[in-house]
Amino acid sequence: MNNNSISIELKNVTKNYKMPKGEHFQALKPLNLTIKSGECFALLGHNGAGKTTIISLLAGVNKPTTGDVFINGLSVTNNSEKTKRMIGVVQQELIADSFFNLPTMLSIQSKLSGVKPDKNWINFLLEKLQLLEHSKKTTRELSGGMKRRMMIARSLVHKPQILILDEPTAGVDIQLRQSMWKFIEELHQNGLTIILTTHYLQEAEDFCSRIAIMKNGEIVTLKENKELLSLGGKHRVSCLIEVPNVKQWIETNSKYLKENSIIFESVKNVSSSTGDLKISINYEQGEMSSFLTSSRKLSEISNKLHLRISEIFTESPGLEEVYMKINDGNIKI
Ligand SMILES: Nc1ncnc2c1ncn2[C@@H]1O[C@H](COP(=O)(O)OP(=O)(O)OP(=O)(O)O)[C@@H](O)[C@H]1O
Repeated sequence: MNNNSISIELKNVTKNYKMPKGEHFQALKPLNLTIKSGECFALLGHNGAGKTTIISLLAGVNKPTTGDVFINGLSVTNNSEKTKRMIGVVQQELIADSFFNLPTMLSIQSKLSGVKPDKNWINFLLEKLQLLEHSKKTTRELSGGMKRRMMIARSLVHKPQILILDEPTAGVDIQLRQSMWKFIEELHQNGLTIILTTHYLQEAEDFCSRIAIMKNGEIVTLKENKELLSLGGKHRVSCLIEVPNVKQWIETNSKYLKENSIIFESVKNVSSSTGDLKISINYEQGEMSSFLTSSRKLSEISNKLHLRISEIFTESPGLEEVYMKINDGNIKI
């Protein structure tokens, strides 16, 4: 697999949906996007941001209103049969429309995708997705989490070069979610290009090298994973403190805390034994001396203010924090 070749390209794409009274709703504003072969790319955004609309254009299910989508250089509009074979899509909605058992359903799906069924590959998929023991069940007899895994097997049965995962782990328990990701990661290591939409931001943070955030039909941020995370701010050493009246305490001490570069916030939903005020100091990640200096300062200040520290810990800004800040307009991009 050539890692520099372009796998997916959206050129000046817009998408309008026709509404019942004849008016149009613009679900995608003019959009340009390229995704390279072998990339694992995350498409994030609030409900209704336009993620599934993009996927439906890539899959050739919908046509763009303007512009065009290219898969491995082929226009989806003009070559939808060919481009469909290059893509596997795990849709958001659970589909279980078959009375056939899993291997039979996968063989049929293979033929529908224009590929001769490969029994070894089908067995391999069932084994990797922990479905082998459920082989005799029809898709209707599967649980929600099993159906989700069955849909992954179905999307891969024709050995596509691109896998599109539209919220693939919704309803899957933590243990199976981890083994599912282990398998997807294995496929990715073997060159599969992956596009992921998910509301579990940790998955995007852990697996994707580039992340796009959508808002109202537009990509508002598109960055390398690390670069995006760095927007969240510095690493912090923090402690939780028990104070009887947080609001009043902050009012009394905020001047002193600000002068000493202490970040402070009231913490909700913690039990009274762990306190309800959090104070933190930034430190440079990877620099032990900076961490020690900040920790020492935090202890000194809590001694000075006669505070009883109940817990001390480090915090690093995760994707969830960055995402919330971008959405709330607290990070300017
Ligand atoms: N067939 C349709 N007809 C009319 N409007 C549609 C249609 N499909 C989607 N929309 C609208 O387009 C916008 C984008 O929807 P889309 O499904 O792409 O969002 P999404 O980012 O995938 O959301 P979610 O996270 O909820 O899945 C929404 O306002 C939605 O109501």
